[in-house]
Amino acid sequence: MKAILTDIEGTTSSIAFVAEVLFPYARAHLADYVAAHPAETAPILAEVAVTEPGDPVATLLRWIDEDRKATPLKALQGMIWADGYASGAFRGHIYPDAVAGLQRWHAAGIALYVFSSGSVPAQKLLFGHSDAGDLTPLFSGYFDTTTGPKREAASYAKIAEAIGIAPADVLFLSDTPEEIAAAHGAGMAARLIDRAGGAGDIASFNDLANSPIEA
Ligand SMILES: CSCCC(=O)C(=O)COP(=O)(O)O
Ligand SMILES: [Mg+2]
Repeated sequence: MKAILTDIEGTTSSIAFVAEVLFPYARAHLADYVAAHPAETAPILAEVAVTEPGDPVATLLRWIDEDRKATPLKALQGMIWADGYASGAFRGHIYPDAVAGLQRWHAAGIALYVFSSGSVPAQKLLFGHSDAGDLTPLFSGYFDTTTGPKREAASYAKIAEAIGIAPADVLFLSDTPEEIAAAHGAGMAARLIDRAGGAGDIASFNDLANSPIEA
């Protein structure tokens, strides 16, 4: 493998951190943030209004409750979370085995990339203000849904092309079977992670330690 492409929520980081810390923070501050940053948020609100007529702020709040992976919502959440990280309201949760695995692969010369529904700025914030400190030097690049939906093979083909590495030399890690199937569809290797130890290929990044994947 020349590169590892990783999902965030449910893979490097807990679902509970996203659902119980990040989403409530965005929900609580969304209306005030929009009011305080009209120029910055106007294009996002306009995009939301095209998708669903009505009050875009109300739509965005409902999308948070529905865990919609909508690109404009993810862009706005990233802007709001910047304040939370800056004030120390929270730090990005990363599983210790994910930190160790990322550090080990980086040291071994394997290029590391992120593909998450969270916006690229939100990804950089999470890894830059993580429990384990600033992990951004480990990563060679970041991708979000502006590249394409995570459940479509074409998105993974685009990422492989963008990083200049053949899909067969890229290993994708995710907790979502549909994303694993899409990565396979583009010719990538992929492993389903189930941190509850259920039906996944692996339960933590440690399970890849002695795998031929690292050869
Ligand atoms: C980039 S941190 C925020 C996580 C988030 O909003 C999200 O939707 C995560 O989805 P993922 O594709 O990483 O499972
Ligand atoms: Mg995920």
